[in-house]
Amino acid sequence: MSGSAVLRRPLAQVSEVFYQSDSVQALRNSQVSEVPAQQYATATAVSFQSVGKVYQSSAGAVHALDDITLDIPAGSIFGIIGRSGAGKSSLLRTINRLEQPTSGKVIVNGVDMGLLGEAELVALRRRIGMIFQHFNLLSAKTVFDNVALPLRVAGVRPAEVQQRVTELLALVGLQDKHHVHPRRLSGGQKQRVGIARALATKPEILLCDEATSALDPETTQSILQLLRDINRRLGITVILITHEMSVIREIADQVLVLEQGRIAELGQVWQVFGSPQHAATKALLAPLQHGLPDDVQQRLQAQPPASGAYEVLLQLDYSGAGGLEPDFLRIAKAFGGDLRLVHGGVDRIQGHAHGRLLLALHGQTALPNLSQLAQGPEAIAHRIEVLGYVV
Ligand SMILES: Nc1ncnc2c1ncn2[C@@H]1O[C@H](COP(=O)(O)OP(=O)(O)OP(=O)(O)O)[C@@H](O)[C@H]1O
Repeated sequence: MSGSAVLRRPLAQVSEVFYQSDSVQALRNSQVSEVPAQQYATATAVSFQSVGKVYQSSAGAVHALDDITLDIPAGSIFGIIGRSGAGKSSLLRTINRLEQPTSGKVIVNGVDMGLLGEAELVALRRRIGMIFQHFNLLSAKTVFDNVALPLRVAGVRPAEVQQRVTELLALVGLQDKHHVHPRRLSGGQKQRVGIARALATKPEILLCDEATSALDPETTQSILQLLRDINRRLGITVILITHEMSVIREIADQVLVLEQGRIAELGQVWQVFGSPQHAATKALLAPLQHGLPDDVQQRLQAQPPASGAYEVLLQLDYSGAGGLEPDFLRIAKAFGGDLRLVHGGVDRIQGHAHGRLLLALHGQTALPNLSQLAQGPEAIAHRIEVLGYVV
C-alpha cells in the first residue's frame, strides 16, 4: 500500500481505529515521494454548503457567518483571510465541528459533519489535525510526551508510539529535543512540536489557526516552509487562517477573503493579489504594496512647473495576467529613454509577476498614449498612471 493511499483513505471509514501498523511505513514512504498533484485535481477535501453561524450573546445575536458556499480542493493549501471579527475562526472551526453551523452543511471528504455521532466525531477529529497561535502544548510534559499524547489516547501500542513520535520529531527537525520541556523551546520550536502532534494520527487535513502570528518573520518563514513541505510530501490539505496577506502570498494556492461573515473574494492567490475587487481585500493588501514614499509624496505636484527641469512620476502595475513582466528595455523604448526607478518591486506569486514600479521620466514634453501601452500583446504593464510631477 502506498503512503498516499493510506493518507487518502475515505472518511466514510471514520469508525475504524485509525492507527495501523502499516501507517508508520506509509508515512516513511510518503516522506520520500512527492504526491502527484493531479491525484487531487478533482477531489474536494471540504465543502461548505450555505453555512451560517449565529452566536447568541448578551448583546444580542451575532451573525458570524452568512451563506458560505465553497469547496476546498484536496491536497491544496487554502488560505482564509479577513479583518478581525470577519468570521475566520468560526469558519475554520466548523470543519472539525468545534463550532456547529447554525444553518447549512460542512462536508469533509464526503462525510456530513452534522450527522456524526460522538464516537464517530472523535474518530474523525483524529483525521483532522489542528495547530494554534499559542501552540497549546502541555507544559508539564516533554516534547516526546506532547506528541505521543494523541497516539496514547487512541490506544496505540508503546513500541509504535516510540517509532512514530521519533519519526515525527525528525520530520519537524526536533530529533534532539525528545526530553526537553516546552518552556525551554523557542516559539518556532514550540510550533514544530504542535505540528508534530497534529500529524501524529495521520490526518488528511491540517487546520492552522493563526499558526505564525506569534512568531518573528524569520521563524514564520521556516514554519511556512515546513507546512508547504508537509503539504507536498504527505499530500495533506492545509487550511490556514491568518490576518497577514504575506502568509497567504507565501504558501497558499487559493484564498478566501471574508468580510463580516460573507465571502468577499475567492480565487487563486495570484489573481486575487493581482486584481483585488473588494475593499476589504484592497485594505488587507495595502501593507504589501509599494506605495509612494513620504519624501517623494512631499515633492509631488499635480501640474508640471511652468519653467525649469522636472520629472514625470509614473506608476506601472503588474497584475500577473498573461505572463506580462517588467521589461526595462521595452519600458525605456516606450518612454524615450531617460528613466530612473524611484521605488517599487515585483513578487512572483504562483509563477506570475505581480507588483508596482514607480519611475521618474526626465525631460519629457509629450507622453506616449498610456492606455495603449497597457493593452494588447505590446503592453509594457497592466496599468500605467501619471502620479504627478517632481521638480
Ligand atoms: N462564542 C461567541 N459568542 C458570541 N460571539 C462570538 C463568539 N465567537 C465569535 N463571536 C463573534 O463572531 C464574529 C466572528 O468571530 P471570529 O472569531 O470567527 O472572527 P475572526 O475573523 O476569527 O476574528 P479574529 O481575527 O479577531 O480572531 C465576531 O463578531 C465575534 O465577536
